[in-house]
Amino acid sequence: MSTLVLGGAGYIGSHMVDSLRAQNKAVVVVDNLATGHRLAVPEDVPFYQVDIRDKQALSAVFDQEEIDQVVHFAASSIVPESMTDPLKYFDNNTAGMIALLEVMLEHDVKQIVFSSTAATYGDAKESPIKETTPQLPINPYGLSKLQMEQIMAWADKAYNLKWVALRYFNVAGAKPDGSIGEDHPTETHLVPIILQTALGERDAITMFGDDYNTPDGFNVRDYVHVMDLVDAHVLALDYLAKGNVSNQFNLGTANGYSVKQMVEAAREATGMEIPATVGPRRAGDPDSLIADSTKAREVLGWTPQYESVQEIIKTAWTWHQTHPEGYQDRSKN
Ligand SMILES: NC(=O)c1ccc[n+]([C@@H]2O[C@H](COP(=O)([O-])OP(=O)(O)OC[C@H]3O[C@@H](n4cnc5c(N)ncnc54)[C@H](O)[C@@H]3O)[C@@H](O)[C@H]2O)c1
Ligand SMILES: O=c1ccn([C@@H]2O[C@H](COP(=O)(O)OP(=O)(O)O[C@H]3O[C@H](CO)[C@H](O)[C@H](O)[C@H]3O)[C@@H](O)[C@H]2O)c(=O)[nH]1
Repeated sequence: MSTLVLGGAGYIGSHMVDSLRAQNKAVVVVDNLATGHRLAVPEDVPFYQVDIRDKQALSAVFDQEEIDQVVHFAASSIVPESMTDPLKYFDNNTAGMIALLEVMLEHDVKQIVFSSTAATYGDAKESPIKETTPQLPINPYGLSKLQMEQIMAWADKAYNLKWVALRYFNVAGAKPDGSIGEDHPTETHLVPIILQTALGERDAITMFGDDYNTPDGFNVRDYVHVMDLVDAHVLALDYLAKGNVSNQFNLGTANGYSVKQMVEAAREATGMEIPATVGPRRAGDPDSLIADSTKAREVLGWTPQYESVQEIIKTAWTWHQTHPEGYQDRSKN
């Protein structure tokens, strides 16, 4: 039996595929290459360029392959874009989940691990954020992910579909050997933008807003290493395979870093100057998002290895230095 990785050509999905293969597990990838890269998936992994909303094409993959579990990374995930084009998010994310679950249930596949997000909590009233903290998203991206969680919960009640929602905080870093990493066609994420600036590909990093309700006025986030993150997915697949109930887990380090602190950490980690300027706030950004991941540690047995942002940034730096132009297959997207 194989694990189907939806969005396996993307940043996090490609690290998941790599991890499953390292454990000699059979993997199948579906990706429409909207933001992913064919070169991020090894040639010997079955790969289908399919949009998950195309039920006929997705169904054909389930007919062709023997799938028992699904890991669902395939989504649109840029917070500012969701503010200006919300319907894209409700279509690709929310409607994509409905199409996917219909196809899974038609094929009697009833276990799914899902990429949820800290963005479902919005401007949370408590910190660190627990799984029980109210989910009150303040941008369409976060709302679409909350809707996806809720759709799975009803599918569990009605059809006995078992799901784990992993609510990631800010994912960063790369496989330490630098062979795979983060390469989005339009980069909006902080760490790659800082490192592209360090490489001289950008003149300066603009820090969005210095008037947030945080100690230094800059936005605070909890940065978790992509390798630790995929470990949690492997544990979640085992958790479901053992017949456990549906569940949700926050994945972060419980350490908050402001944008300014991240720039300073990157200067230390890379030894580069990294010019930075202060610009206006970006729409849809909460002040601070810090995770309490005690539940993932206790229930899944998750033990993240990377506690320091400098270590996280160093692995991303290896990727960016060895792949200054990313996967170099952008013309195929
Ligand atoms: N990067 C983060 O910090 C972060 C934080 C929280 C949650 N997440 C979630 O994790 C997941 C992966 O994020 P990422 O940073 O790797 O993003 P990514 O854009 O690199 O990966 C998403 C992949 O899904 C594919 N895809 C998108 N829509 C699809 C569709 N309709 N059909 C088939 N394939 C489709 C894309 O081509 C891409 O390869 C997303 O669901 C995102 O919302 C990411
Ligand atoms: O050029 C930049 C880019 C980002 N930022 C700031 O850096 C922080 C992190 O921004 P990212 O765009 O890297 O990440 P987001 O926090 O917006 O969102 C990420 O984490 C969220 C959960 O916290 C979501 O799940 C989402 O998918 C994922 O992209 C924010 O305070 C942002 O304002 C800057 O100051 N300058």
